[in-house]
Amino acid sequence: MLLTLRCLWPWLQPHRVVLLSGSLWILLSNLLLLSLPLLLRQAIAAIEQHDWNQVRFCAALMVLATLLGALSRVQSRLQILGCGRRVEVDLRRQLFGRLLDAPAPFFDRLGTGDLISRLTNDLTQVRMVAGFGLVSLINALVVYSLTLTAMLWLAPLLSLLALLPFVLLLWAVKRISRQVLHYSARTQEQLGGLSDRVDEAFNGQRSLRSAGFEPLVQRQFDAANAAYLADAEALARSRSLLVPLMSLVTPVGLLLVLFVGGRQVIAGSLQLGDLVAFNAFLVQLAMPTLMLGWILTLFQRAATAFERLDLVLQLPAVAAHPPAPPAPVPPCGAPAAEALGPRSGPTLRLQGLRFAYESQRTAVLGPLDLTIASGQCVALVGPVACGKTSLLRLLTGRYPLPPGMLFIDGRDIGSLDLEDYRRRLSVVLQEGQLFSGSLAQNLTFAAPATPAEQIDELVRQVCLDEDLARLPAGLASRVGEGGLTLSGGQRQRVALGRALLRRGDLWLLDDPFSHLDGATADRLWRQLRPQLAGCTVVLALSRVRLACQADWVICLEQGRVREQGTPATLQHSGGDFARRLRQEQLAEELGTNDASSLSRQGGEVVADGR
Ligand SMILES: Nc1ncnc2c1ncn2[C@@H]1O[C@H](COP(=O)(O)OP(=O)(O)OP(=O)(O)O)[C@@H](O)[C@H]1O
Repeated sequence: MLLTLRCLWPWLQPHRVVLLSGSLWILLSNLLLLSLPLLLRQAIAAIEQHDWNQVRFCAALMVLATLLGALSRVQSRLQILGCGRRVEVDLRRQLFGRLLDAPAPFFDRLGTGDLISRLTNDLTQVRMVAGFGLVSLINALVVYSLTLTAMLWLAPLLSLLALLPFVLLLWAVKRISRQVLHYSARTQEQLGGLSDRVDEAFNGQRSLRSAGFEPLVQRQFDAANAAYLADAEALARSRSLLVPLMSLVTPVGLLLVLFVGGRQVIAGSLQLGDLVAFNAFLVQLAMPTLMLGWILTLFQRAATAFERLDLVLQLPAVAAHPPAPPAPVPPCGAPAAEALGPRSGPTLRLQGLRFAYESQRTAVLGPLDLTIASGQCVALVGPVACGKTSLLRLLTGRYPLPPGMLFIDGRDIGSLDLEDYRRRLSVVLQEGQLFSGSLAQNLTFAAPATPAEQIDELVRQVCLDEDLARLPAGLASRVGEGGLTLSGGQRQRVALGRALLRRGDLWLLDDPFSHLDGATADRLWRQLRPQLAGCTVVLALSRVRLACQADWVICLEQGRVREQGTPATLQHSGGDFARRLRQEQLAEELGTNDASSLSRQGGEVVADGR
């Protein structure tokens, strides 16, 4: 419990005034409720003295105290539960911010579903503890301290007797709570794993269905679900012991009090009114004691939740940068590239660069020694998995690198303000990831104020004009989650248009034409090139023909440079680039889209099975 409070305190601190005021209302409501047994005691004494007026007076005061107590209880709940909600909002904001800025290896380690589970299930646990949990805890503390003081003042010996079952209870609770903590952690982990599976299945549902993998995925999901159920049942068993145990304590105490106190009243050493008041105090302890079991499990689950959230909260804090200014919008009608003046992309220098993913032992890149000059357009080509994407990822600065390996304009990438650096980037990924919203919103993501004429121009530049005419609502068409309703090629072109409006001067393009037919890819690249004048461009390509329009070509193999040069030199060098180019040309002549279906025999390129 202390651990949870320690984790919670930094989040509660900004709301401490509301919290204090809520606690004062709790104190007031309990003081009013505490007056009830004392008034009852007075009323019984008045009955014994046949003083009916005094009885009526006490009854009226009891009604008043109950009403005021209820009102102050409502007030305390409103304030502290509101505080819980505010803590939840603050935490969610921080978590989201840290995730947005998290380095890429973090996402390699954790699945999306697991992260979503942390931001939903675990956050809910924290909200529960910061709201209801805190109200109940403060209430229990206040009730215990006030009521016990009153009981000790009224009848010290009886109090000790009545408290005897509580000592046994504490011992039992300690044992049970260890189990609760253990199973809480396991169920929360399992829930994260289940969310991961759901996320994967939904994201990949089209491939799953077309490959007929549903039964297999269902079986895997059932197994994970069954494991979760087993732990959840074990958790429920442990928790179910707590409440009955708590509910036994007060009746046992009452029995002891009745047995010993009753004899004292008969012997004349205790007033009847004192015994009745004492019992009323003991009854007042029943509810907080019952709640104590629930509070304990709540705090334990929150401790696990905090541990899971900490993984995200421990990520480096996002620097308090001013919000990025929206991309400048050229005057209407002016071609985007010229209207805003020339751009000068950075010079990139790779010096003995080596890189391995955390999950792999061997390096996927390096050693690489390369210089890409400012304003140069460099094509990266090579067989699948040769490291093209990995190199582009490193250039985005998302993967931390040891110093001395990658320099941007002569400065080590580690010493740059990454926020500033990323503002220079226009990145297009292989799959052209889009955001939910309309096509126009996706195109103008970086510059929402772009005028309509400018958007139309952009649509032409990325060869989307014909597609647009076929879409039901044109630019206003919704693209669905991640661009679900668009084809792969359409997604790639929207992503390119979005990058154009961002106006970065370092372009990192990961095979952005892979889903396009040869003619469209050629036309698009021809139209794009002038727009990128002055920018440094690194373009990974699976279709090598497009590399002929680059300034420089780098052929990678297993993470190293196999050959490099101008396209013209490489075309005539008889090396890997020339061979790939010939394969591709032959595939086109034969009407095959896939150049990999062609193999090399004795220096000649032949088509498989032809
Ligand atoms: N996030 C990752 N975690 C671990 N290994 C990875 C990760 N991404 C890529 N790899 C590995 O790095 C190697 C290079 O992959 P990369 O995606 O850079 O190749 P590529 O040349 O872009 O391939 P393709 O042409 O198929 O897109 C591969 O062996 C791949 O398994």
